[in-house]
Amino acid sequence: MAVEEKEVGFLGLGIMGKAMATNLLRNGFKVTVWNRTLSKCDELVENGASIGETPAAVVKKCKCTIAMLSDPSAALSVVFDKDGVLEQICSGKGYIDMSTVDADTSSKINEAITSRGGHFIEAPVSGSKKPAEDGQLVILAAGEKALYEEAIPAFNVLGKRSFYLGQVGNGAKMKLVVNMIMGSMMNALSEGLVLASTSGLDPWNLLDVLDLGAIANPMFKMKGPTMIQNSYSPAFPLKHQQKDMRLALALGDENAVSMPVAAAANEAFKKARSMGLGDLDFSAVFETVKVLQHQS
Ligand SMILES: NC(=O)C1=CN([C@@H]2O[C@H](COP(=O)(O)OP(=O)(O)OC[C@H]3O[C@@H](n4cnc5c(N)ncnc54)[C@H](OP(=O)(O)O)[C@@H]3O)[C@@H](O)[C@H]2O)C=CC1
Ligand SMILES: O=CCCC(=O)O
Repeated sequence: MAVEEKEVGFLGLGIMGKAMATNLLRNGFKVTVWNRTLSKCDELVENGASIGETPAAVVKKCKCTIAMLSDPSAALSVVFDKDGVLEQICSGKGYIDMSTVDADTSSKINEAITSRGGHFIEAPVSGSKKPAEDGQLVILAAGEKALYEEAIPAFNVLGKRSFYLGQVGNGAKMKLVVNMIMGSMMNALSEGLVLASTSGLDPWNLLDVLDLGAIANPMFKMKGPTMIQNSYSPAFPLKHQQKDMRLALALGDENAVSMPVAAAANEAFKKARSMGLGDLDFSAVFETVKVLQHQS
């Protein structure tokens, strides 16, 4: 596997994939890209990337291929469908799925890749569009240790810290736990902003007070101001946050963990999707809290 040779394939050029592949190019990697909507490859090609016509073509060309896809269904399709990864994966080739999926999806992909002699790690990430652009992601890897170690030069470009978490599934679970907490916090902030305004307080003052206390955090600092301004340009699409809440709740079901706060947050994200807000930033869940306030 040649991640250390600075050559890599990249499947999926959405908000995250585009930023990550661009970053690899900027740092001297040769990158061969593929995206379902092929026109999204154009900007990467202008920046020096090559195109693979299919996932299989990318894997055929590259010893190691990274994927950054929307959800379990996309991750499975790119591997198992016609012209997919499985058609060319073989001994000596590595596949790194950085999409946020559940452990079951990751295990299915791992079994298929390794049964053909390939090597697999999952490596979902914490951090959004800006950290992806700046190489400041937090990488939550699990699976074959040797591939993890060979991927470190690429991970050092993409992230500020990588964790190796052991067997396949642990990276997916860690990512879902983190995003479950994040989704609940976003709902708490939304309710706090509505409560502040409705009870006569200045929401900007609330943000200043939060930022000086024990619950100060980068998410409140970054999203609070744009929420007050009703601005939801997508960094992390709401539909993906709802997917992560759904998958985290399923993990809770499997482990008999009661998560009423996360369940309520999931309902708010579902409501937001039903209001047509799925492609906006996940902070647009604030709009559902405002609607509920106006109905009461
Ligand atoms: N945005 C963020 O802040 C973060 C996102 N993530 C996770 O990273 C992953 C990607 O997120 P993001 O870049 O924001 O998402 P986007 O919605 O911007 O991009 C999704 C990508 O998946 C592709 N895709 C969707 N369905 C299929 C399919 N059936 N077959 C092939 N390709 C498909 C899209 O292709 P096409 O262009 O053709 O639609 C696109 O390349 C998700 O799992 C998300 O949860 C993780 C951390 C942060
Ligand atoms: O999955 C998305 C995570 C977004 C973030 O960590 O800021």
